[in-house]
Amino acid sequence: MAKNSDLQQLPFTLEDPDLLHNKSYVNGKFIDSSTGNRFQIIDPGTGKPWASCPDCTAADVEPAVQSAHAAFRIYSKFTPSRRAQLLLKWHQLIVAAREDLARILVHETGKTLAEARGEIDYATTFSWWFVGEAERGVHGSTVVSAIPGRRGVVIKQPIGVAAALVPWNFPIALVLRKAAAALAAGCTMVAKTSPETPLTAVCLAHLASKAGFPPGTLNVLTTSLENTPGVAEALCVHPLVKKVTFTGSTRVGKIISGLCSQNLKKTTLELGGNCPFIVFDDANVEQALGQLMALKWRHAGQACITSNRVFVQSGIYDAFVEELVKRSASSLRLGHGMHEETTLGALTTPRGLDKAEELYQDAVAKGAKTALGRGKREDGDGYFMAPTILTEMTDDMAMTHEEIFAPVLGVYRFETEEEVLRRANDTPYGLAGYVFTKNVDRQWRMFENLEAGMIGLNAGNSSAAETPFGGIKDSGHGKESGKDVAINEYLITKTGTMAIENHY
Ligand SMILES: O=CCCC(=O)O
Repeated sequence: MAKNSDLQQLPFTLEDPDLLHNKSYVNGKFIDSSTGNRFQIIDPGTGKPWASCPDCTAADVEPAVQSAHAAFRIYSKFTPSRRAQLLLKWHQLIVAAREDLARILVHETGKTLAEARGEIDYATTFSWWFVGEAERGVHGSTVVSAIPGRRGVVIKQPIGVAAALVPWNFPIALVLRKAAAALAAGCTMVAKTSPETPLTAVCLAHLASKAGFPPGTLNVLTTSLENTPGVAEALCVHPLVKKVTFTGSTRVGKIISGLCSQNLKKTTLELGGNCPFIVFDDANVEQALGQLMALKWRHAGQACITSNRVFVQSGIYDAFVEELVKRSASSLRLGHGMHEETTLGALTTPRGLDKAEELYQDAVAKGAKTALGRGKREDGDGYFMAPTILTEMTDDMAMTHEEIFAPVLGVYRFETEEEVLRRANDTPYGLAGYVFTKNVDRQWRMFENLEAGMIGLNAGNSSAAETPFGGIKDSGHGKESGKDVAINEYLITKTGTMAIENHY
């Protein structure tokens, strides 16, 4: 199906213009929505539309799920080795399209070109990882029974059609983290994209077809903010969908969980975070600062594992804040992601800006001091906020309890290990936490007692394809990467019991 004309005057160039299609993708074909309606894609760096996509509704879910179901009958029978080869080919095509994908990504998310390239490099660690998992993560086991003459045989089988509800902050990495795991397991998938970032997901599905996956193995439904709840609900309650994976807010995660529970559907939920970043007096301050700069300012603070609360022990508090402000002021240059000198891009949505402004005002009203920035949307085009650092933060402020998701950073003072552990855990969330100390005993104590699914010990980033990614408490359940665990989310376990006649 021909592209719609809005791709004829792109604000950037592509090495391979065939990569980008402003359609949904079902059963190996580019499609429009059943209503014919479309919605606009806004460049967060200008605040202006630059493309549009089909606005799918709940009515478009049925053909997409049927196509994934038909593909499942074929694809689930492929040998693990054949699945691994297809995944490898897909991985190679994505790597080859890196530069084009990065440019599209900048215009969907507002992140910088360097960050967009970094996201693709990160994303392809998942496609690479699941090439290996396709062959080695699906094995079962045999068991010697307690009953004489009996043996148990445990096999793993793909669960069926999976639905992925994906966020806008890392739309390539998180589609790939979910889809590569599902495809490695032998499942097929229908992905519903975020309204802000549909195009990169369609590129990935198109490349999957080019790699040789059967039509219907990976389908992508694009939809507007308005129609998102309807499409998501139709996927969650569809009887042929056996598994739902969602990344997004805790509020929506609980709705998804409720819908899926109606049919006892298996879920993986990667939800919000309120991650503490704790720096003790005995830390290597240089190391802590470097890691904090990379973690907090990554994609303008719009990552679920970013540090939401920075706790610094009182002995180094003033010096730490001074250096943090100095480095942030000198190294962060706000601007459109495509400009070479930009190191801090736009926020992806105006909703994010509004919320950040509210959180900033609440903190200042309750006594926080502004050490950098002004916690306010910048004048002019695009969704920009200059990096903002607040000090003398206290636990009664809204920023202490809510996910910030913006380039606003609050620094809290603490005195003792016991105190900071209590305050760090005083949140319903449990996604990640970070601890900086040279005391190995303290590292262990903090590792074991911090209530979160991922802990950085003198390290500020805990996401890697080879280790399990996921939270506890209100940050959700299930794991999205790592050995055996992530692929298991898309497998069922079946037990066979054999009685051996004339056993001796
Ligand atoms: O925002 C959530 C995902 C971030 C990551 O994978 O590092």
